[in-house]
Amino acid sequence: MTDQRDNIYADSLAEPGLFAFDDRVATVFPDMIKRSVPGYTTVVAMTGLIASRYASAGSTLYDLGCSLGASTLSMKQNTLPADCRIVGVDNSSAMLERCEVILATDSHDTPVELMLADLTDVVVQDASVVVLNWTLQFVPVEKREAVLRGIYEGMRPGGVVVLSEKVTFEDPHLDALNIDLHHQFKRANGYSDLEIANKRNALENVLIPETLASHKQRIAQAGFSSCDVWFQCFNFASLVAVK
Ligand SMILES: C[S@@+](CC[C@H](N)C(=O)[O-])C[C@H]1O[C@@H](n2cnc3c(N)ncnc32)[C@H](O)[C@@H]1O
Ligand SMILES: O=C(O)C(=O)C[C@]1(C(=O)O)C=C[C@@H](O)C=C1
Repeated sequence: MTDQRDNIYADSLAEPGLFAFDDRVATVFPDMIKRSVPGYTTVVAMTGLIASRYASAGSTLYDLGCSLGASTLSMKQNTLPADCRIVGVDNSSAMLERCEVILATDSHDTPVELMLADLTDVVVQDASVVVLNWTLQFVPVEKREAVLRGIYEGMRPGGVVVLSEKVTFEDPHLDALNIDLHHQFKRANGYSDLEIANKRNALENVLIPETLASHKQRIAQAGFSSCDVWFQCFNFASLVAVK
């Protein structure tokens, strides 16, 4: 099936800060995210690979901010030890309704439970893998430390967190360069300058990126023993952290 093309920002002037994961966005999401996030397909595929390395028998794998279940499916379709289950969490009902339909078409055995919830309210329990793929960036900055601490508390020793985020750079030249390269990537994927500007406006104060140094510091403070970047393309990076 071909993805429905994202032209949400093609002709309307977006109001600042009004981006939401509503029905309109959920409908075009696979096309939107692939054309907007450099490395999306690679990071999703490697999430399954990393999960299969760290998952332990009888444990739970969490996909926090699962949207349409791309990372959930990637984990489910990799080899996992006996008696694992996956919990996908999202606070958008538009996303979760579609996610359920997509997951129903997959025949791999690992059971998946979907939860319509704010991830800041979710108690992580007996986890070997916790994935936050482009989700923490939408959680208010002041709540992010408690989220990471809660995840740490609910994980088995030796478990892994995969954290993918849009990031900023301390060096103003590098920050401007990476924002520019990201916009060039979007242009190359068929977005117009108006669409790029409109989406940027809509994401203002909704998606709040931080530096890699801030993420690493928060992860270390939460107690994780090892953490580093395993993938980066322009201002999109993915980290692994091990308990
Ligand atoms: C960019 S999408 C994630 C993409 C997805 N992880 C993937 O791999 O395709 C961000 C998702 O996080 C969800 N989200 C944002 N804030 C959330 C929160 N506080 N609690 C739960 N889900 C949240 C949104 O509804 C959206 O579906
Ligand atoms: O389009 C952008 O500029 C983005 O920052 C990409 C991004 C993301 O990182 O989550 C923003 C919102 C949509 O969910 C899809 C992609």
